Amino acid sequence: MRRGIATVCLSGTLEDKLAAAAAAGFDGVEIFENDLVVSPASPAEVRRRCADLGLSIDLYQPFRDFEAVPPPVFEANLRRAERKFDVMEQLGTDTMLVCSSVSPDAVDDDDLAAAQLHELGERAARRGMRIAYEALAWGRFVDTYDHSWRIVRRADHPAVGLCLDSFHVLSRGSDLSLIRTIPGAKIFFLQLADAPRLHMDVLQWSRHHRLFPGQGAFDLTAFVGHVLATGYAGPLSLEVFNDVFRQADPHRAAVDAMRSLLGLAESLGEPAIAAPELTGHAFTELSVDETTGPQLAAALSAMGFACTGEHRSKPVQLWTQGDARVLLNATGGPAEISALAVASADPVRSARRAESFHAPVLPREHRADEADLSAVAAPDGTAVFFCRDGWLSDFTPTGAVGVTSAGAGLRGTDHVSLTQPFDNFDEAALFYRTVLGLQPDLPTEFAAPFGLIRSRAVTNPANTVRIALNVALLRRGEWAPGVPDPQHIAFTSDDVLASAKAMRAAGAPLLEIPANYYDDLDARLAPPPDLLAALREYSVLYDRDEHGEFLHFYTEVLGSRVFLEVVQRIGGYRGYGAANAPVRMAAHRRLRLARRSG
Ligand SMILES: O=C(O)c1ccc(O)c(O)c1
Ligand SMILES: [Mg+2]
Repeated sequence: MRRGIATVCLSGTLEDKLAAAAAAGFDGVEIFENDLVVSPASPAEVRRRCADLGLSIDLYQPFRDFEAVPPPVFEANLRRAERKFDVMEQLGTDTMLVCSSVSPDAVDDDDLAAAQLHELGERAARRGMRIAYEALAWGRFVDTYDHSWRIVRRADHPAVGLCLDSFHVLSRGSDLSLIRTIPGAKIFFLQLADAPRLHMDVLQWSRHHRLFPGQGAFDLTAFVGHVLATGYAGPLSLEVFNDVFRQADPHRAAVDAMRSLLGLAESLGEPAIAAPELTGHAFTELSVDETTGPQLAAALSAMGFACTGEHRSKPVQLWTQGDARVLLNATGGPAEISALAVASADPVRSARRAESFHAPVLPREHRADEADLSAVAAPDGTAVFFCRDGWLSDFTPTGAVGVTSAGAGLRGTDHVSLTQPFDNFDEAALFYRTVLGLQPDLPTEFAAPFGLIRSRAVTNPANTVRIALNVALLRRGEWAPGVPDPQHIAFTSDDVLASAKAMRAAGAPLLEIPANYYDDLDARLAPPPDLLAALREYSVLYDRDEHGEFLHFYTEVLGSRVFLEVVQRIGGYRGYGAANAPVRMAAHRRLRLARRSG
């Protein structure tokens, strides 16, 4: 399958966009008229540039408001089309996208639309070109793919066919089965975009919120499956209008785009290096310095962890409690999550898969006698390690007993939560989905004290690997960051109240939750009175969903951005306590201000 991308997906000049598309391995591009019009390069130069980069120009677009108009407008439209054919000739491209009219000049007359498209097809054919007619979901009279297909059939011209765009089809909830009745040769072009499920004006939805396949809620696999079943053999071409991608580094966005098509191809049954099973969080590494190192060590200690190992060649300590493992890496940093490690059934294959999905492979630094851990960089820079048990032998035991210690009842790692850079949120979800083979949940949003936060978790089928991704919905200004880009590790306990009690007694820096929260909790969820009293006493938060209950508590922020959480899932509770996150954020903020003025 050839892979294409519309220049509108990427930021920058036409030159930037073409270079980025080529570097990411695309075969072809759709040239957007706006990108050409603002370019100093002539169409012939653009053609040469594309040829040099190994890119074909698969489509020129958009040609608007053509069909079903009165004769004088029709004449003007034909003239306008001829001038665009001139441009296409120089570009060396043969397919022009005509999108269904939104013009006040247009009339509701399929016969007229078909007759005028027939004439346009005649003009195109004379120049060795063809017309791909696309129903915009907000077209004035033609707004569904089946309607556009009726008109193309009626136009009955070999140079007039369809452009199917997944956004327009799926946003309208059209019946997909009809696609299979269209001869593949009459589908001249296929455009792909995903999108989140939003209940809003479809034009706004399309122009601002499209996503690359696998990032949103549409079933692109089913859609493309229908199209390929027709015998369509043209490119799979991304056409994504997205406010964030339009401002992002085009090279990065193009890689994200390519990753989306690789994931789609795999879901359609193309061979790929299958994702090995992930069995859990092996460890999470915090980079610390001489101030934050002792602070973290003290907190972990009071939380029942023991320093059970020292790395043989690096200034890295292993802290354990049950299967909860934290590395403190003293090579720098104000305390932040520098790496997360997942246990893989086949770490070598995990790394090969990651590389095949264009994940940046990190250089390996290890001595001959140390475990060879493969790692890739996630979009936010966090290193993701794939490992099995071998890595533990890189640590010299300290003699302290962490694995069997009573500690404070922690058993393992429930999730790692990472705040994403504004530009990389959707990229990150797709990264974890494709590179690690995790399944993204639906995004959720909550109102935090300093703005809305969007949150999305990615998990493995057994729910033993959970990574929560968060982002502020707008760029943060000077005022907003209560805790700048907070990150946390959540550990599991079978008895959160007992853990909280033990940790408090040991002097762990736990976060105090205000009384108002418990009054509101009583009103909302009415936990049994003795439970409510215990939650209140130990500043433990509570949530419930249709599957079960969730009890959890937090530490203060340690260093500038990291804190720790302890959670207990009762029954099949699926969430992360999003309803309680604003309470935690406000409490962290209060402490920060108190410390500053104190
Ligand atoms: O938003 C638009 O106008 C527009 C233009 C061309 C397309 O192919 C499309 O899907 C949308
Ligand atoms: Mg389109």
